[in-house]
Amino acid sequence: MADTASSIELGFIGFGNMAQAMAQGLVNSGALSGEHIHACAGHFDKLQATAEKLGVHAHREAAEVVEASDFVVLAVKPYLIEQVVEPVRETLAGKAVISVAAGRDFAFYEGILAPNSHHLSTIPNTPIAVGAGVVACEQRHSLTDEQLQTFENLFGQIALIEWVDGKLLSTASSIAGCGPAFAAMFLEALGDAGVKHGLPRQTAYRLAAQMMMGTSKLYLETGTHPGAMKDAVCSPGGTTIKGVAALEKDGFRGTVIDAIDAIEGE
Ligand SMILES: NC(=O)c1ccc[n+]([C@@H]2O[C@H](COP(=O)([O-])OP(=O)(O)OC[C@H]3O[C@@H](n4cnc5c(N)ncnc54)[C@H](O)[C@@H]3O)[C@@H](O)[C@H]2O)c1
Ligand code: PRO
Repeated sequence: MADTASSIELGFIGFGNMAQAMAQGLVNSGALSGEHIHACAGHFDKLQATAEKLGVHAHREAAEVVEASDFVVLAVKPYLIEQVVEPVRETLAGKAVISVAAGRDFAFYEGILAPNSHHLSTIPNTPIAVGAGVVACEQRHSLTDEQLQTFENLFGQIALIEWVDGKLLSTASSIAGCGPAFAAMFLEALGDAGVKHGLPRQTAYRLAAQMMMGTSKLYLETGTHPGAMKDAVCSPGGTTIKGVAALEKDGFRGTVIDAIDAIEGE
């Protein structure tokens, strides 16, 4: 565990799917104990139940979270960001503000936070809950060197941290942030196919999930081109190339690219 990270107080304004995934990843990996995590949300009773499970502090007001924290993650829906920032704008000024909101970049926060605030726009994804996340970060930020190091030490324990130009943060979000939904659909589809051919559903899901994880690990650890990884599985005249041909005929790659275009508004 990193010394700098273990001594910080981390706050979440909004404690829904994304914030809970981040807190779960930190607590379960031992990167940060729940006693150093503070949260508020729209519904206090619901928050209390979730917070209790993770051992994090539940607060009624965003101001209490900001007061208790060195780092404050803004984890409400993008359209609520201005509304939650406005009452705590001045107290946020001395803290490191981490945005996880889609479509909210450095320039946006320069417009709503107090002058000389320290902030960073990111897009995490839900696999961070099990220590296998991505946090895409905008290269332009105003964290101090110490805050940046603490941020990387802390979240680097449960996610791959990738820095991208602000213009590309939304594309990074489409791929890594939205991607778990697409990957889960592929997993579900392979499960359905397995069931169609007689495999028990849970067996089919486990086979497909381990295959997807292993393929990703193979890429990340060897850097082998995805095309070469595909070729290595396709024996001449074998079974895999028949599946590849069917996917190509049905426009698999084009469909995937269309999905990202749809998010990017092309
Ligand atoms: N879900 C994802 O996979 C994902 C991935 C990347 C980024 N994000 C971003 O994370 C943010 C949250 O998304 P989510 O999926 O967790 O949404 P969610 O609906 O699950 O959670 C939103 C949270 O905000 C709380 N909230 C609402 N009004 C509030 C207020 N006035 N003050 C304090 N809290 C309030 C809600 O009670 C809830 O806890 C969004 O900005 C989204 O763009 C989500
Ligand atoms: N989930 C959020 C959304 O669907 C943003 C990235 C992933 O808006």
